[in-house]
Amino acid sequence: MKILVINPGSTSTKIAVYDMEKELFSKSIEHSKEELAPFKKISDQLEFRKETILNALKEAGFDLKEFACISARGGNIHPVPSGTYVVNEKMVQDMLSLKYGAHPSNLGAPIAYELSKQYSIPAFIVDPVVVDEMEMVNKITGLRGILRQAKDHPLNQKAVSREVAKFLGKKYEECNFIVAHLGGGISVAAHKKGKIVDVNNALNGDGPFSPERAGDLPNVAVVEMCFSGNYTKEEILKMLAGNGGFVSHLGTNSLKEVLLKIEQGDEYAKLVYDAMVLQIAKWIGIMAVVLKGFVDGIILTGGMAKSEKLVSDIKEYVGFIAPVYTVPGEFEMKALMEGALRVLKGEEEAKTYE
Ligand SMILES: Nc1ncnc2c1ncn2[C@@H]1O[C@H](COP(=O)(O)OP(=O)(O)O)[C@@H](O)[C@H]1O
Ligand SMILES: CCCC(=O)OP(=O)(O)O
Repeated sequence: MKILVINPGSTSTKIAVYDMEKELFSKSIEHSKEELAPFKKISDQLEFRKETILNALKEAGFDLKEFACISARGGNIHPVPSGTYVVNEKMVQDMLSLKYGAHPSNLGAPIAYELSKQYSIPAFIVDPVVVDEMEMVNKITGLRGILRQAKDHPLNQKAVSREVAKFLGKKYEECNFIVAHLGGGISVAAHKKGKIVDVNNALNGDGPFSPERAGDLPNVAVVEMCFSGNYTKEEILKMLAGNGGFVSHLGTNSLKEVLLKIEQGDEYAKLVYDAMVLQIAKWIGIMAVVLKGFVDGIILTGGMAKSEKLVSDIKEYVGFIAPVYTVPGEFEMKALMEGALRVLKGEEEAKTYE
């Protein structure tokens, strides 16, 4: 039983094929800032991402008729509990409308839906970016009517937590972890006994700046910028997510390129990199407080955790809190396969998005 897994991220499109649990194929195609620049809105990337996936499958010799189902990374819909969801029309409309937020993961379900109709196979999403397990006390801000919101990498956050729990000989539900997912976006979360009780909004809220997100900003300065008359709302939103972080300072979304600049003696690149490291570490500190210091481990994961330098620089700040475990890259593809397989095997009932 073959499962096609697709995962459009901010700096890459990842594709994998499984035969039950066995991985037959996987490919990650990185997208440069220049390649994505012509697309004004995330939804404009639909055909480009779909073609990227279809070409990769064709090159690898797969025929879409072979697949029993498609499992896609789920993007911005309204907040939902953790689980596997059947892709339906309402979900696709909400993702493409961008009304709950704009991120390439919004394209996973629409692409899967098109292919599922064409080939008469089911399509699922698993633990979309809006999974909400946050405790209310962590959502309250200093302004009535504005709540903090979970928008992060729950799929990988939970998958790597399960792996580290297994390594420690425990169940995920018995552990307290701080997980920092270091990708195109960065999420830092407190996992308390199997629930993400606090996490930054990695897309357009708070948190460290990332390769392409602005993260925490002084709010009056942002208000001044909004009312300066120099920018449209779309331009400002793009500055916060897409053209923020490394892209704003250094014109690239690639940590690899930033590290190269530093090696070549670029002092400004070093300053920006050092600032990102410190912001990640500060957020790990915040989550240690949320867990009242009861932390079984700090887990560093995501594409940027492949950099030994980044991992060791973060460790220098946070090593005193708890043991640091590194899970470079992500388990998102495996988690997407597992979520779909649980449903196909009848071990779990797929939820319906209303
Ligand atoms: N081996 C590596 N060393 C340093 N940085 C890396 C490495 N591999 C990927 N990265 C960086 O990780 C970031 C992308 O992470 P990833 O988790 O793949 O992103 P996303 O899924 O959000 O598109 C990019 O900035 C990329 O340069
Ligand atoms: C929508 C938040 C998740 C996120 O930031 O994912 P990427 O790192 O893939 O951009």
